[in-house]
Amino acid sequence: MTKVRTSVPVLDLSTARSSDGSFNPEFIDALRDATHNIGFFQVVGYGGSDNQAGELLDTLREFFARPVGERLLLDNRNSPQFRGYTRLGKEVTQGRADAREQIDYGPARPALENVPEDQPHLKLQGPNQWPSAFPQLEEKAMDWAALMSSIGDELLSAIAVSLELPADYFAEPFSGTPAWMGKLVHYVGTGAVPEAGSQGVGAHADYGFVTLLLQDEVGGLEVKPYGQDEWIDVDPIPGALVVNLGEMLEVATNGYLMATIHRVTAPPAGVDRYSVPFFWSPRLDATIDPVPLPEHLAAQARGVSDDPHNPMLSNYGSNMLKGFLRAHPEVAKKWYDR
Ligand SMILES: O=C(O)CCC(=O)C(=O)O
Ligand SMILES: [Fe+2]
Repeated sequence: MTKVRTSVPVLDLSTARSSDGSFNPEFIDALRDATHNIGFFQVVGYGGSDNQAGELLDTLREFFARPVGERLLLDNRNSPQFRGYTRLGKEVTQGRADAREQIDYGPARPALENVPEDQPHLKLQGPNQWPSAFPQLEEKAMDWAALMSSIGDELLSAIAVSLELPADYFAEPFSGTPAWMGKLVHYVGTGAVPEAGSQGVGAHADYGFVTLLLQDEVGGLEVKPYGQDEWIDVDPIPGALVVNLGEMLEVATNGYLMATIHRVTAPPAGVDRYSVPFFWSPRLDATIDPVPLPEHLAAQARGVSDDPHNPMLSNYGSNMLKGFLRAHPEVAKKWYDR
């Protein structure tokens, strides 16, 4: 049993590589400790333009302060891709409403015309819904997604190296049309969604590869590493990214890497919280094969929890669709007959 963790490590991405372009062993060791033992860490030194993170959060504050009627024009029930606006309290986690409203978005591509019945996840490709009255939202959110894609790619390369694999080991499933996903989230204070209680978002694991989350200064994100009963607070660091791993990486490494459970406690009454999770994800049709771990790491793999309520699927698109269907019952019923 490893020791109880009480905080999430902070890694400086600007120190990841040495001047010859290769990854620094110290960085790789710190990354391996974080990904294997906690499944969460924070990243600073990741680049981007001056105050890009701060400006994005300001844009969210401004957008969610505008009349709700503008947001309802973007209702995600009109989108087979689950894109657009989810009303307050309408997303469900662990069977309970979450105290948040949000915009979901992804790469803007034309919807596929003929989706085979046995591959409904291909319906997840399609357009976004953006407010025409507030165009800076699309602009800032898409710029952010471009930055996060490059950081996700860099982190996956480092993760591959930490598993003693070639840096480009995970590149193929991401080539062409990676199906990343972004969210622009507004949490409301406890009591604003009575049925949510103090649940900002209920305990869950993310279903993709790598999540890169920007949170504001309010706090409330908590994580529970494997084998530990104590929850850890992820203390806000201005501008830092909170990084965690998703189920695809846990499955592919037989539990050497962890898709760690996390949740958000709603802010105190009257306080708002804003966050921007970004899920760096492969093509919808990508199937992820077991990763050939070196023996000494394979010996530390913990296996994959076989939860009948949460079957883990090796096809990325199917796993993503599973998550969406569970979180958005009204969209599921309308477009997927579930
Ligand atoms: O808003 C946060 O801090 C975390 C959100 C989250 O875990 C998610 O949307 O998957
Ligand atoms: Fe999450």
